[in-house]
Amino acid sequence: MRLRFTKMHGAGNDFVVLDETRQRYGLTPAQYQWLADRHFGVGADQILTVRPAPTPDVDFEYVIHNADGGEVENCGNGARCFVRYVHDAGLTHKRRVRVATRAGVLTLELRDDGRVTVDMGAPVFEPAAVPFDPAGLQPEPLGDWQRWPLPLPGVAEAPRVAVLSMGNPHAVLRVDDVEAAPVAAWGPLIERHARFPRRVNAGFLQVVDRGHARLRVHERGAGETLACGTGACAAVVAGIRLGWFDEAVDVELRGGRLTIEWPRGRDGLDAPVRMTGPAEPVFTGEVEVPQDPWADSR
Ligand SMILES: N[C@H](CCC[C@H](N)C(=O)O)C(=O)O
Repeated sequence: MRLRFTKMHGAGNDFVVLDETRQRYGLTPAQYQWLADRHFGVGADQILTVRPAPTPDVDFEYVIHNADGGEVENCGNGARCFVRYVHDAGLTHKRRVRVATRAGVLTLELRDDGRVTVDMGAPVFEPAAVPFDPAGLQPEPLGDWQRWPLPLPGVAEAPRVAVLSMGNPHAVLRVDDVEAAPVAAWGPLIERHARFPRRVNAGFLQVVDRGHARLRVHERGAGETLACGTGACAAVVAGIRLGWFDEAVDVELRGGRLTIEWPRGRDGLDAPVRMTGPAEPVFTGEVEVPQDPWADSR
């Protein structure tokens, strides 16, 4: 099937954007995986799909697939690219757009300075809702929250993780230096840990001061990316609750900087998280997607 796409990135987290506002392509997980493949396909961390609004209270549906072909609930960097795309493609003239995702409704706003602010909704802390199974683990209280020891095979001292959802699941651990953090070794072990039945995104957080952080994320279904928007939100929310941050934090990731705000002091734990950052188109193209992409490799 021949289809047009737009390549974009948000702080180095890169995407293939598909426009299904006029027709559905009906792609299979294998075809999403092929599109994301950096050798056999176009190459991306996630595939973002624009669809017409499913209900009158939103402007579009926003669908996300990871590089492994699996559909997921949310993607923060992708949300910023989504509104840049629909605006540049003339699909809307609005600068503030509401989109329906599997995790709920996001409000995306194009700013005059070219960056995008997203209302990411409120974090979710109930372990079962993440989903996370804490059975038999003893939580370590910290600040007005807690961390969980997460035993990893071959790792003597279990890292302690903060567990929460931004619509998608996150486990955040604090490290002294992100550049020296065991992201390659521990990221996959955490991502596929038995305690996370739907797997999890693993964030490695360095606290620089109460308004600055550095972060690397091993993403579920994509591996380490240059930036993770929901991961930055999860890390800042965790850090605020654990007593490390004030309510606005600049997060340095390998691919760029995001600003995350969570006014929990004013609005409590249900306060929405606001994320601001870049959204850049790179190129548009056409590609012939094989019907059965991996037939020759079986
Ligand atoms: N890997 C994530 C989806 C993409 C999130 C990330 N790219 C972002 O910017 O939030 C998951 O499986 O939940």
